[in-house]
Amino acid sequence: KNISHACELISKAASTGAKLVVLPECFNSPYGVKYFPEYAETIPGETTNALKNCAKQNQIFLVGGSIPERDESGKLFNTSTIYNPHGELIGIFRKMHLFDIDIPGKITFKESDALAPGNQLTTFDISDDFRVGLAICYDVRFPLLASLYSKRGCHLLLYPGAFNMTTGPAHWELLLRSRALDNQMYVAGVSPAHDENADYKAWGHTTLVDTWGTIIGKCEMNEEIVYGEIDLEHLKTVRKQLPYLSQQRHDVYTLEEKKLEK
Ligand SMILES: NC(=O)CC(=O)C(=O)O
Repeated sequence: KNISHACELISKAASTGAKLVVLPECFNSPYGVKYFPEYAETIPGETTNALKNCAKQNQIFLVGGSIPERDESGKLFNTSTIYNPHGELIGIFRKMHLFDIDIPGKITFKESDALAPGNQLTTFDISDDFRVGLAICYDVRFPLLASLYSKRGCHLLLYPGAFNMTTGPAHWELLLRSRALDNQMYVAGVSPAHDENADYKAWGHTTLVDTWGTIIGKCEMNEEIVYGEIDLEHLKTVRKQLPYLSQQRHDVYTLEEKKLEK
Protein backbone atom coordinates (compact mmCIF):
# COMPACT_ATOMS: atom_id res chain seq x y z
CA LYS A 1 0.00 0.00 0.00
CA ASN A 2 2.81 2.42 0.89
CA ILE A 3 4.66 1.72 -2.34
CA SER A 4 1.64 2.29 -4.57
CA HIS A 5 0.71 5.41 -2.63
CA ALA A 6 4.24 6.77 -3.08
CA CYS A 7 4.05 6.06 -6.83
CA GLU A 8 0.72 7.93 -7.08
CA LEU A 9 2.21 10.98 -5.37
CA ILE A 10 5.38 10.83 -7.49
CA SER A 11 3.23 10.89 -10.66
CA LYS A 12 1.20 13.77 -9.25
CA ALA A 13 4.36 15.79 -8.54
CA ALA A 14 5.78 15.00 -11.98
CA SER A 15 2.52 15.99 -13.70
CA THR A 16 2.92 19.52 -12.31
CA GLY A 17 6.45 19.77 -13.74
CA ALA A 18 8.71 18.43 -10.98
CA LYS A 19 12.02 17.20 -12.43
CA LEU A 20 13.41 15.76 -9.18
CA VAL A 21 11.19 14.04 -6.63
CA VAL A 22 12.34 13.03 -3.15
CA LEU A 23 10.52 10.62 -0.84
CA PRO A 24 10.82 10.49 2.98
CA GLU A 25 12.95 8.26 5.18
CA CYS A 26 11.55 4.74 5.61
CA PHE A 27 8.58 5.50 3.38
CA ASN A 28 7.74 1.86 2.75
CA SER A 29 7.79 0.55 6.31
CA PRO A 30 7.15 1.62 9.89
CA TYR A 31 10.20 3.36 11.39
CA GLY A 32 11.45 1.30 14.33
CA VAL A 33 14.26 -1.06 15.22
CA LYS A 34 11.90 -4.03 15.61
CA TYR A 35 10.45 -3.46 12.14
CA PHE A 36 13.70 -3.26 10.16
CA PRO A 37 14.40 -7.03 9.89
CA GLU A 38 10.77 -7.75 8.98
CA TYR A 39 10.52 -5.12 6.25
CA ALA A 40 14.08 -5.24 4.89
CA GLU A 41 14.40 -5.81 1.15
CA THR A 42 17.25 -6.55 -1.17
CA ILE A 43 18.21 -4.18 -3.97
CA PRO A 44 16.78 -4.88 -6.50
CA GLY A 45 13.56 -5.84 -4.73
CA GLU A 46 9.87 -5.02 -4.65
CA THR A 47 10.26 -1.39 -3.61
CA THR A 48 13.21 -0.49 -5.80
CA ASN A 49 11.64 -2.16 -8.86
CA ALA A 50 8.56 0.01 -8.36
CA LEU A 51 10.67 3.17 -7.95
CA LYS A 52 12.68 2.38 -11.05
CA ASN A 53 9.46 2.09 -13.11
CA CYS A 54 8.09 5.24 -11.55
CA ALA A 55 11.19 7.27 -12.46
CA LYS A 56 11.07 5.97 -16.02
CA GLN A 57 7.33 6.45 -16.56
CA ASN A 58 7.47 10.00 -15.24
CA GLN A 59 10.90 10.82 -16.74
CA ILE A 60 12.22 12.32 -13.53
CA PHE A 61 15.17 12.02 -11.21
CA LEU A 62 13.86 10.16 -8.18
CA VAL A 63 15.41 9.82 -4.73
CA GLY A 64 13.65 6.95 -3.05
CA GLY A 65 13.67 8.34 0.52
CA SER A 66 14.99 5.33 2.33
CA ILE A 67 14.12 1.70 2.94
CA PRO A 68 15.48 -0.95 5.27
CA GLU A 69 17.92 -2.83 3.01
CA ARG A 70 19.32 -6.35 3.45
CA ASP A 71 22.62 -6.86 1.62
CA GLU A 72 24.04 -10.12 0.28
CA SER A 73 25.75 -10.90 3.63
CA GLY A 74 22.52 -10.38 5.58
CA LYS A 75 23.50 -7.01 7.09
CA LEU A 76 20.78 -4.37 7.32
CA PHE A 77 21.11 -0.70 6.35
CA ASN A 78 18.90 2.37 6.12
CA THR A 79 19.32 2.99 2.40
CA SER A 80 18.32 5.54 -0.18
CA THR A 81 18.29 4.73 -3.90
CA ILE A 82 18.57 7.21 -6.77
CA TYR A 83 17.16 6.83 -10.31
CA ASN A 84 17.61 8.89 -13.46
CA PRO A 85 14.76 9.69 -15.88
CA HIS A 86 15.53 6.47 -17.82
CA GLY A 87 14.75 4.47 -14.70
CA GLU A 88 18.38 3.48 -14.13
CA LEU A 89 19.66 3.10 -10.57
CA ILE A 90 22.48 5.68 -10.49
CA GLY A 91 23.46 5.54 -6.83
CA ILE A 92 22.69 4.43 -3.32
CA PHE A 93 23.41 6.05 0.02
CA ARG A 94 23.41 4.15 3.31
CA LYS A 95 22.72 6.20 6.46
CA MET A 96 26.15 6.96 7.86
CA HIS A 97 25.39 8.09 11.42
CA LEU A 98 23.00 5.74 13.17
CA PHE A 99 20.29 7.25 15.34
CA ASP A 100 21.28 6.11 18.83
CA ILE A 101 19.87 8.49 21.42
CA ASP A 102 18.39 8.37 24.91
CA ILE A 103 16.32 11.27 26.20
CA PRO A 104 14.66 9.81 29.33
CA GLY A 105 10.88 10.12 29.37
CA LYS A 106 10.88 11.36 25.79
CA ILE A 107 12.59 9.15 23.26
CA THR A 108 15.07 6.30 23.27
CA PHE A 109 16.11 4.86 19.93
CA LYS A 110 19.01 2.60 19.01
CA GLU A 111 19.24 2.05 15.28
CA SER A 112 22.58 0.29 15.75
CA ASP A 113 20.74 -2.62 17.44
CA ALA A 114 19.53 -3.59 13.97
CA LEU A 115 21.41 -1.62 11.35
CA ALA A 116 24.97 -1.21 10.14
CA PRO A 117 26.22 2.23 9.05
CA GLY A 118 27.15 3.16 5.49
CA ASN A 119 30.65 4.48 4.84
CA GLN A 120 30.35 6.43 1.62
CA LEU A 121 29.18 9.79 0.37
CA THR A 122 26.89 9.77 -2.66
CA THR A 123 26.43 12.52 -5.24
CA PHE A 124 24.65 12.63 -8.59
CA ASP A 125 24.45 15.21 -11.36
CA ILE A 126 21.16 16.53 -12.70
CA SER A 127 23.10 18.48 -15.34
CA ASP A 128 26.69 19.60 -15.97
CA ASP A 129 26.37 22.41 -13.44
CA PHE A 130 23.90 20.97 -10.92
CA ARG A 131 25.20 18.45 -8.38
CA VAL A 132 23.18 16.88 -5.59
CA GLY A 133 24.43 15.21 -2.39
CA LEU A 134 22.50 12.80 -0.24
CA ALA A 135 22.41 11.85 3.44
CA ILE A 136 19.73 10.57 5.79
CA CYS A 137 18.07 12.14 8.83
CA TYR A 138 20.48 11.93 11.82
CA ASP A 139 23.30 12.65 9.33
CA VAL A 140 22.07 16.27 9.27
CA ARG A 141 23.54 16.70 12.77
CA PHE A 142 27.06 16.16 11.44
CA PRO A 143 28.24 19.38 9.78
CA LEU A 144 31.53 17.90 8.55
CA LEU A 145 29.61 15.47 6.33
CA ALA A 146 27.74 18.39 4.75
CA SER A 147 31.04 20.25 4.32
CA LEU A 148 32.48 17.25 2.49
CA TYR A 149 29.52 17.43 0.10
CA SER A 150 30.28 21.11 -0.36
CA LYS A 151 33.89 20.21 -1.12
CA ARG A 152 32.58 17.79 -3.75
CA GLY A 153 30.82 20.71 -5.44
CA CYS A 154 27.20 20.08 -4.46
CA HIS A 155 24.49 22.71 -4.94
CA LEU A 156 21.67 20.84 -3.22
CA LEU A 157 21.79 18.53 -0.23
CA LEU A 158 18.92 16.15 0.40
CA TYR A 159 18.04 14.64 3.77
CA PRO A 160 15.14 12.19 3.72
CA GLY A 161 14.48 12.20 7.47
CA ALA A 162 12.00 11.45 10.21
CA PHE A 163 12.58 13.62 13.25
CA ASN A 164 10.18 13.08 16.14
CA MET A 165 7.93 15.08 18.43
CA THR A 166 10.83 15.83 20.84
CA THR A 167 13.70 16.71 18.53
CA GLY A 168 11.60 17.87 15.58
CA PRO A 169 10.20 21.12 17.03
CA ALA A 170 13.55 21.91 18.66
CA HIS A 171 16.07 21.12 15.94
CA TRP A 172 14.72 20.10 12.48
CA GLU A 173 14.39 23.52 10.86
CA LEU A 174 17.42 24.94 12.67
CA LEU A 175 19.65 22.10 11.44
CA LEU A 176 18.43 22.32 7.84
CA ARG A 177 18.94 26.08 7.76
CA SER A 178 22.34 25.73 9.43
CA ARG A 179 23.57 23.22 6.86
CA ALA A 180 22.32 25.53 4.09
CA LEU A 181 24.21 28.50 5.53
CA ASP A 182 27.36 26.55 6.44
CA ASN A 183 27.72 25.51 2.84
CA GLN A 184 25.69 28.06 0.84
CA MET A 185 23.65 25.26 -0.65
CA TYR A 186 20.01 24.46 -1.10
CA VAL A 187 18.97 21.92 1.55
CA ALA A 188 15.83 19.80 1.73
CA GLY A 189 14.61 17.70 4.66
CA VAL A 190 11.88 15.30 3.53
CA SER A 191 9.79 13.69 6.25
CA PRO A 192 6.95 11.21 6.48
CA ALA A 193 3.71 12.77 7.71
CA HIS A 194 2.80 12.55 11.40
CA ASP A 195 0.77 9.44 12.28
CA GLU A 196 -0.69 9.50 15.78
CA ASN A 197 -1.14 5.70 15.68
CA ALA A 198 2.45 4.90 14.72
CA ASP A 199 5.00 3.72 17.34
CA TYR A 200 7.37 6.43 16.09
CA LYS A 201 5.56 9.71 15.69
CA ALA A 202 7.28 11.72 12.99
CA TRP A 203 7.42 15.50 13.20
CA GLY A 204 6.67 15.90 9.48
CA HIS A 205 7.45 19.47 8.33
CA THR A 206 9.20 18.70 5.07
CA THR A 207 11.27 21.83 4.40
CA LEU A 208 13.29 23.30 1.53
CA VAL A 209 15.85 26.01 2.34
CA ASP A 210 17.70 28.18 -0.16
CA THR A 211 21.33 29.31 -0.21
CA TRP A 212 20.53 32.41 1.85
CA GLY A 213 18.96 30.29 4.59
CA THR A 214 15.42 31.28 3.66
CA ILE A 215 12.70 28.63 3.80
CA ILE A 216 11.17 28.46 0.33
CA GLY A 217 8.97 25.39 0.75
CA LYS A 218 7.40 23.86 3.82
CA CYS A 219 4.44 21.87 5.07
CA GLU A 220 3.09 21.12 8.53
CA MET A 221 2.54 17.62 9.95
CA ASN A 222 0.01 16.29 7.45
CA GLU A 223 0.82 14.55 4.19
CA GLU A 224 1.58 17.06 1.48
CA ILE A 225 3.77 17.44 -1.59
CA VAL A 226 6.15 20.36 -1.07
CA TYR A 227 7.32 22.04 -4.29
CA GLY A 228 10.29 24.37 -4.77
CA GLU A 229 12.51 25.87 -7.43
CA ILE A 230 16.27 25.42 -7.27
CA ASP A 231 17.68 28.63 -8.73
CA LEU A 232 21.35 28.13 -9.46
CA GLU A 233 21.75 31.80 -10.44
CA HIS A 234 20.57 32.76 -6.94
CA LEU A 235 23.11 30.34 -5.49
CA LYS A 236 25.92 31.87 -7.58
CA THR A 237 24.89 35.41 -6.63
CA VAL A 238 24.82 34.64 -2.91
CA ARG A 239 28.18 32.88 -3.08
CA LYS A 240 29.66 35.87 -4.92
CA GLN A 241 28.23 38.48 -2.57
CA LEU A 242 29.15 36.58 0.59
CA PRO A 243 32.23 34.64 -0.50
CA TYR A 244 32.99 32.87 2.77
CA LEU A 245 33.28 29.41 1.19
CA SER A 246 36.36 30.56 -0.66
CA GLN A 247 37.69 32.45 2.39
CA GLN A 248 38.25 29.36 4.52
CA ARG A 249 41.71 29.15 6.13
CA HIS A 250 42.85 25.82 4.80
CA ASP A 251 46.36 26.81 5.81
CA VAL A 252 45.14 26.64 9.44
CA TYR A 253 42.52 23.85 9.29
CA THR A 254 41.37 21.34 6.75
CA LEU A 255 38.80 18.61 6.13
CA GLU A 256 39.63 15.33 4.50
CA GLU A 257 37.39 12.62 3.07
CA LYS A 258 38.62 9.09 3.69
CA LYS A 259 37.77 6.33 1.28
CA LEU A 260 36.57 3.28 3.19
CA GLU A 261 35.37 -0.10 2.00
CA LYS A 262 31.60 -0.28 1.40
N1 LIG B 1 15.46 9.83 13.20
C1 LIG B 1 16.72 10.25 13.07
O1 LIG B 1 17.54 9.62 12.43
C2 LIG B 1 17.20 11.51 13.68
C3 LIG B 1 16.36 12.29 14.62
O2 LIG B 1 15.17 12.10 14.80
C4 LIG B 1 17.08 13.35 15.35
O3 LIG B 1 18.27 13.55 15.09
O4 LIG B 1 16.49 14.02 16.19
